[in-house]
Amino acid sequence: MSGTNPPATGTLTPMMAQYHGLKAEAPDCLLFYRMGDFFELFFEDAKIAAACLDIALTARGDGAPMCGVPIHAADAYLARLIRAGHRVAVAEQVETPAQAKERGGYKALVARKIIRLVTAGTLTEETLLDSRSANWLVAIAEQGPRIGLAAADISTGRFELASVPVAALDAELARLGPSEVVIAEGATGPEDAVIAPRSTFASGEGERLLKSRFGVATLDGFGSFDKAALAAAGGLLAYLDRTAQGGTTFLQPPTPRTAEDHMAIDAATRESLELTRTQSGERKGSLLDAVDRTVTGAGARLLAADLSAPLNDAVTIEARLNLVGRFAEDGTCRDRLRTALRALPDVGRALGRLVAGRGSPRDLGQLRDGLAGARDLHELLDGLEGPPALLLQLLPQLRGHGALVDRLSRALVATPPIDASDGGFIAEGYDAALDELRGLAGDGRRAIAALEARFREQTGIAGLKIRHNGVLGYHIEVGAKFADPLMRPESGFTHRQTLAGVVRFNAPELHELALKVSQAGAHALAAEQAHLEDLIDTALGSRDPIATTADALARLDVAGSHAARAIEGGWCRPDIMPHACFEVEGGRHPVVEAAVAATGERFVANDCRLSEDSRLWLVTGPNMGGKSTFLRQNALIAVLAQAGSFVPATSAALGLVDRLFSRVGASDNLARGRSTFMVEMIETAAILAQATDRSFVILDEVGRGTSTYDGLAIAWAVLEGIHETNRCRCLFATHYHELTRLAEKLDALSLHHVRAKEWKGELVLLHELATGAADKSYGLAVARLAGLPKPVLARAKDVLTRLEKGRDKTGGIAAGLDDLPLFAAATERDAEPADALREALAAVDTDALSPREALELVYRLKSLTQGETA
Ligand SMILES: Nc1ncnc2c1ncn2[C@@H]1O[C@H](COP(=O)(O)OP(=O)(O)OP(=O)(O)O)[C@@H](O)[C@H]1O
Repeated sequence: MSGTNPPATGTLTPMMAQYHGLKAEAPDCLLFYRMGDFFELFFEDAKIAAACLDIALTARGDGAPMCGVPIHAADAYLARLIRAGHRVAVAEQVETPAQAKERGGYKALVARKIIRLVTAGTLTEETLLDSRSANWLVAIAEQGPRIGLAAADISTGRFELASVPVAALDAELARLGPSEVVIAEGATGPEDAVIAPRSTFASGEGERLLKSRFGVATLDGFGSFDKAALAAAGGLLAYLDRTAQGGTTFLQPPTPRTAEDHMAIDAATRESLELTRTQSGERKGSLLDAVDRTVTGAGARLLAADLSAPLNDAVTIEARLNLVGRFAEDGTCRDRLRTALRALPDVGRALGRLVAGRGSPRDLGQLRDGLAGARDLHELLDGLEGPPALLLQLLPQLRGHGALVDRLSRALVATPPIDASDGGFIAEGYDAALDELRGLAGDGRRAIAALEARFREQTGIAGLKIRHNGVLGYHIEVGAKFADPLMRPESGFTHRQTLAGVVRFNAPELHELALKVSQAGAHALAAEQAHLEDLIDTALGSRDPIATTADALARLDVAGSHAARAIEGGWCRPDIMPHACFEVEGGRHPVVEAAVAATGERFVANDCRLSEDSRLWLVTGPNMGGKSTFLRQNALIAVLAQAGSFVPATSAALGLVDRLFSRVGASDNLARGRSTFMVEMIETAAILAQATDRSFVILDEVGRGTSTYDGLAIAWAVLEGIHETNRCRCLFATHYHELTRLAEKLDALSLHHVRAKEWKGELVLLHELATGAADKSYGLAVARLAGLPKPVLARAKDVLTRLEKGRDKTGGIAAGLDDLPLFAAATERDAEPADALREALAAVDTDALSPREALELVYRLKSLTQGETA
């Protein structure tokens, strides 16, 4: 974050006094102070910016460090500062030097004001945003056991309000991947969160701000929001107001988000499955990247949101699948849809810029083209036979902007510029008065050209030219050696400027014509600006329906993308089943399949059949055999299906998954740089506490991060717990062969292995799943494959032979486990004492206890536990 500037000492120049005043308004931001064609930074800010932007650090006359960025390139520099984690306050000149003089005399300082705080979560500029990713700003409010989350992407107006238990906060943040998080002073949140005044995180204030912003007397029409969600909304809206400094920001009415609507995926599972980013933070290599065939930025953003929050409601999933199915069947329609979408501008983001007051004529042009394109798409899709329900719901949302499109089409030139200041964006024929002004300016310019010819003839100077620049306006220019005759008073020319080689003059006739041209030009420009404002106002009048159209286009793009991906990869439509089954035939891992294909190999498809009486698959087999790949591909298939996509398999019948968990044994996770075994156990504990009989769990070598005996014992108990208590669908990969004994005890557990064989002394990994346990572990064969030196391999073989002999004699490390009592009996035995305690506690009326009674209670509880252990 920005450093603090030195306190103002001594007598300050008026400019420095103004600078410090502005800096004090935004002490946590770098201050961009507008001076002419530059934004200047001073003091500590200058040092930070110069280092971050790699630009020269200079000093003012008084020695204060300074650096500057030119206005025309400011966006690029802003982007780099924001990416580096800074926030920037932009102080603009809010009057011209002429106005300042008029106001305060000759020495008056131009007034400046902070017009905006530029922060990572409040960007709208195309150049500062990734067109294929949403840009979330999230405010978090704590209200007792609940956490309120208000999430806004002001570049498109999306706005969600949620309330979740404290424990689900990390999962929600991982789902959104916010660019910026705002919390109240003293509250807990991510390390780099922005701190805002606690008073803004109040539910009453949040409710009031929401009502006034959306002009409603009650929020009931949007859904129901609890105090936590409203408090978060309060914090968010106050922060948006502060960053916009009185300007507007685009928010659509809030949508309530409840955890139950979506498959719960915690942060660790998301990271492990690499849904939208790989563990090293790249998009490439993620599930999203392997699936994404969208052709618009808005489609890519929606797809990322869908994959981050798969649905939990069969009706909506089926609706999405039906649409995908329709486009998958009809290649012509799919191609036409995608070709049409590809040509469309990003309507949602153009609208966001217009609402934020940073819209340009080009953004209006994008609305025109996007909305007209939506209307054409309506025509294309309206005639489809047997349209799916979701299409019927989307179709009307593509229309309804006829008047606006017609008006924009008449008003704007074909490709309007981003910069409005030079005019030229209003089309001819839209406004007769404007055309006339332009005609006058054009006539004037033609008259000036004629005047140039006349002056040449009159003076006999063939090289005489009439030129124009910002300082002198129109003037006559001749080579220095021809200047003398024009210098004479009777020549009719007035000397303006002598430069090396040329001399410049004015003439009354030219002055008169120039005045006409500039007046007509200025009037024309003013007329264009007035039209621009008017057109923007008109467009913003239908901001919500425009946003709805943009969303409908994105939904069509996502459906088209899923259809295209399915055709490309031979994917199938999943059947959503009412019971907790998971039957996948010929399943594949979309990311590994692509990687394997790139090396010229073939990916081996595998089946997975989990059902009520075979819920838990224990997968063994050699290292590199494909166990992890198999586990993950099935988790990804569940995500894809519930997001409304076809899946990489030949057939799939899936019962909805309410919670998805993926955990990988500690040594695979070294990159995370945490105490890995501890993390593994914390995460495993979370699964045992949360997985239900509708959940899907993959556990990859859990337990291997500690000593063999401890690891085996933990893995054993976890498997039993999952089988007996959680009763979820689960795939469990392990190298502990001893665990295969559990198949005899646990009826819903079955054994599977990835096949391998040794051929001519070499290990061949078949990557094919088969029933039963692996016959041996092939660890040494894999080591040989990896190039371990021969003497080491030979020695390892000796050691192994001895170990195996010892095991055969003693019955192995798992000897004795056969006599272990059943899990249920064991947990019952352990549960009893806890129940006695619980009963005693339940009988207590907390409010009625005196301090003495409370102390006695503690003694009683303590004695209860001692009684048990005695
Ligand atoms: N079904 C498959 N078809 C083709 N190649 C595969 C398949 N599954 C895995 N592979 C290849 O094998 C490599 C190792 O796979 P994976 O990591 O799943 O093995 P593993 O059994 O989990 O290994 P370890 O026990 O060492 O963790 C993959 O990177 C991929 O190249």
